[in-house]
Amino acid sequence: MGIAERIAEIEAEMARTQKNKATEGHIGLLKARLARLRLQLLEPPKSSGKGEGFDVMKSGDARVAMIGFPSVGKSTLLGKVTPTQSAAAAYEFTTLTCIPGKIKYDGADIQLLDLPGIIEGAAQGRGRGRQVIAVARTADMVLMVLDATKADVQRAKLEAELEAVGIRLNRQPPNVYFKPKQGGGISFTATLRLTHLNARMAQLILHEYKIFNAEIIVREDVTPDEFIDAIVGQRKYLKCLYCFNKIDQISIEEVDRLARQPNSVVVSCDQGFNMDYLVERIWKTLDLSRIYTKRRSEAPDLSEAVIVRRGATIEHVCHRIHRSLAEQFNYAMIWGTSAKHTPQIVGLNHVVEDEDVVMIVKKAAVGG
Ligand SMILES: Nc1nc2c(ncn2[C@@H]2O[C@H](COP(=O)(O)OP(=O)(O)OP(=O)(O)O)[C@@H](O)[C@H]2O)c(=O)[nH]1
Ligand SMILES: [K+]
Ligand SMILES: [Mg+2]
Repeated sequence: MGIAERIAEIEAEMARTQKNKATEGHIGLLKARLARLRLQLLEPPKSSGKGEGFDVMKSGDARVAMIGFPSVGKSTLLGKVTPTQSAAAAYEFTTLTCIPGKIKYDGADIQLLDLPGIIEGAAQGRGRGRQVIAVARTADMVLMVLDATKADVQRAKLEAELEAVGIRLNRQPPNVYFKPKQGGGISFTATLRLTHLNARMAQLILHEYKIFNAEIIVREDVTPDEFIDAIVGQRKYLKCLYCFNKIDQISIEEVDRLARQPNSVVVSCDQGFNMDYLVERIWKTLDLSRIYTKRRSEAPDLSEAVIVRRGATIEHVCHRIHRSLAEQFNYAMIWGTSAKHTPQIVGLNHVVEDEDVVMIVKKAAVGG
């Protein structure tokens, strides 16, 4: 019998079995078997093993990847915050591929990816671990979904898995200038007093990586690990929001403790509790700005926004609207928090802020 048939058989038996105290143990066993078989389904074919991502097109203004252990409620979550339904069930490895959904947030489109659960050893290729992690690398942000009843353990394990493949959560790239050279040995300078690293340690680390000629300027009090990140490169720095689900299962004190941790939000997807706040926190974590445009003597169009990164200028906004708009630009009028008084007349260098309304005035066309 093939795996698919054995899965179908167990599912049928689970459906037949009445749920009560007496059958609890038996159902538990069936679930465990089902999970083991589904994990086998997930196992990449022996031949490939390259760990390429799932083939899902990027779309919208930002991409958020849900990472979590099996059965923490990722698919349930997708179904609550997007119109897309992804199968959710009480056994592990229900989801076997990448399922994209779209969150609409005041004119912004955020792509939310539901993914198979990952387990310890994912980084070494257990289950679809590598593929899932490859998708996470393409995202603007990780939504780490955790079962609130096992929150700390799950979080530590997942962080270790992501760390092992060079993903750094909620951290900035170390401020270290590193330039390999053809000769001349190692030139090591620090612009401040270092408390975790010295020139000798740096040299040992560099030799470990077979680097014998390089110019290095350290501009921050880095740890040896951060120094390694800087010289190895290839690190992916991602924002992460920790989402503690199933808070209907824990005490109010524990909910309170989890909610107070940095970059964290507590929810119950089953009960639909805190879902709007979750979406708001995803938006805040992405750190983007919605810029609404308006025409002269018309109300701004709030259903469509131009989405730009924090620190973007009117010039960036112009480029997002039309390739040649910046060339035809005369001035802009701006309403919102970035304006000193409203409306304020500004140029291309003006830095916009979330929810600003902009009216762009073009130069008068010459000879027409
Ligand atoms: N008590 C409780 N159960 C929940 C909650 N959210 C989801 N569940 C249940 O948890 C089980 C797993 O949910 P899924 O959405 O399938 O979880 P998943 O993370 O997508 O699982 P995989 O795809 O197998 O990795 C289902 O039985 C859900 O009904 C919640 O807030 N509270
Ligand atoms: K599940
Ligand atoms: Mg799922």
